[in-house]
Amino acid sequence: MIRMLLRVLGDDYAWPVRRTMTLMTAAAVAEGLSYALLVPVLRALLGGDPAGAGPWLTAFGAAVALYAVLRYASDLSGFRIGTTMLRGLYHRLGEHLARLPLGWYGADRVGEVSVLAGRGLLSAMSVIAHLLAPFVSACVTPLTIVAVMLAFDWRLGLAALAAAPVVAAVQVWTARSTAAVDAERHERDRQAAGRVVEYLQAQPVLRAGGRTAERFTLLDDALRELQRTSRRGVLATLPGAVGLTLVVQAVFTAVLVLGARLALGGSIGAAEVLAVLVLAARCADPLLSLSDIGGGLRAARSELVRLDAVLRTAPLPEPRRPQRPAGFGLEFDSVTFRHGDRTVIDGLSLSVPQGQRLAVVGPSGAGKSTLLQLLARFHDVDAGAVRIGGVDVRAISTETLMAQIAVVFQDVYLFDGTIEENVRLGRPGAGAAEVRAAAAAARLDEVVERLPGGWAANVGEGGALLSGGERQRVAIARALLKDAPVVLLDEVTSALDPVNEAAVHEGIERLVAGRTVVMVAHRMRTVRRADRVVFLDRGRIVEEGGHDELLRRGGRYAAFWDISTAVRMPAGRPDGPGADR
Ligand SMILES: Nc1ncnc2c1ncn2[C@@H]1O[C@H](COP(=O)(O)OP(=O)(O)OP(=O)(O)O)[C@@H](O)[C@H]1O
Repeated sequence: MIRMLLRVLGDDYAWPVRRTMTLMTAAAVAEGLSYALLVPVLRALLGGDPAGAGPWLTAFGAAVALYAVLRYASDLSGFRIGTTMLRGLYHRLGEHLARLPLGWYGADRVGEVSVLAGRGLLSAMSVIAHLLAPFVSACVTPLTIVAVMLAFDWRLGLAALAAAPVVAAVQVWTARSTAAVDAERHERDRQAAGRVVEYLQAQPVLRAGGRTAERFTLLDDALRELQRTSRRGVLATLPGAVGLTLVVQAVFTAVLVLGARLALGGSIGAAEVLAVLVLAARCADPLLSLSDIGGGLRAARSELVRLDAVLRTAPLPEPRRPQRPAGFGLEFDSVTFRHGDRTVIDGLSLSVPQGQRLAVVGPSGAGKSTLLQLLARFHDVDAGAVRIGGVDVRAISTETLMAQIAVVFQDVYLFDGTIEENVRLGRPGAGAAEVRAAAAAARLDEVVERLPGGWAANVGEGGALLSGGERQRVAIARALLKDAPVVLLDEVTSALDPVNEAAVHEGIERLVAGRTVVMVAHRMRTVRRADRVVFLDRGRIVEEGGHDELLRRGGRYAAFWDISTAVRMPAGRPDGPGADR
């Protein structure tokens, strides 16, 4: 656990954590010693030698004072590390997440990372700040007392020591018997949280379809399962807690009986028996608290395992000697890329000379978006190479690579700020006039005029106050402001209203002018402006050439547009988006 904690925390915290643990152990030993010194104090006082108790009382006072100082220092150190560690861990996790391949960020990651960033980090902190000190104290203090009892009378010491392996065995057994329920509870927790989010987000669909009650039943079932698993979790820890209490009580009774027998036999005096019983009672309390602390540590451990797994996910390697691309032509050289067992791009080769536009067309799932992602190095290829300006993208530093590429993907995320702030993300150092010019070129000024508050208006979380087409315009403005030589464009699939359609097209035309462009195209109007078209299916190029040439060929590409046009253009409406053929 400590090893995992140190790995999660990173090297910066290794020394402070070790120092805190040393302080905690020293405090626990001092606590045990202070209890142990009660034996000679009581023996002197009850044995009719009050004067002889003086030095022992002084030693007892010194041990208590030492314990107080060490405990204060270890608590303070634990608390300080806990709080600075929380900040440090946020940074570490943040920096690590920023270096992970963008392809790592699937849909289910958002929930996982947000739970980790909240509950996971707090759990890691609680180990140091709250759980470790009582745990060390519960283990070390009784052992110190037992060591003193051994020195005092080996028979009593051995009787008390007999508890150690049994207590350890009960702890291990409890941990094992609750592990499966703990894992199940985490899974149920995740499912229930997912159902809650789904139920809330899907309200419009559910109400429109009259399915609210049906989905609520699913949510209710998930919550009930969570409740059942939680109850099973509590029941699973119960035998351990009861077992621990029984063991501690049994050993206490054994020490009491043995002490009484030894006193009756005249081996030790009544004062010593009393002192030993005081010590045994002092052992019992921390031992009994072990079941609570153990539960807390187990819960923290499962969060740490998940945090550790994320932190151990390897970022894409950065080149040792980064190269700069010699131009902006693009090349896929026998590229194969897999998602798990599935080959998404299959030995694909193609090139886009600098300044040219390539349109990628194909059925859903053909691998079109993946091609764009490989160019921006969201993932590394499994075989072959992706090159920009003749240089493998793996040999270009992330910073340089990202500076060469502007992306306009379908999912545009807007931050809760003004349009100006959102556009500025394209080039944070840009002046206000440049930002406004990019916004105007993407026809965002029309959107701003509509917003109450104009340029100062917030667009809402995720850009909720803007329509899909308007958000796309913000992405285009960002890309225009970035002014990168390579543009990767994933055209929106959904139909836009005529005003947005025209505005987005105008913006895209401005954006792609004079640059090397790869665009996943869903509208024929976009494809016609490309220099070359590739038709992709199952990660392979099935056809390639000019738009008109491919249509004349009457192959897969022509058939694809025939179907798309028929679907998009309802009867009697010859002006559908695909109708400009
Ligand atoms: N993170 C992922 N894990 C596993 N498989 C994935 C992942 N992302 C994409 N895929 C799979 O890879 C294949 C290619 O996906 P891609 O998004 O490139 O297709 P596409 O041609 O762009 O499709 P669409 O036009 O529907 O967006 C699909 O079958 C998809 O299911």
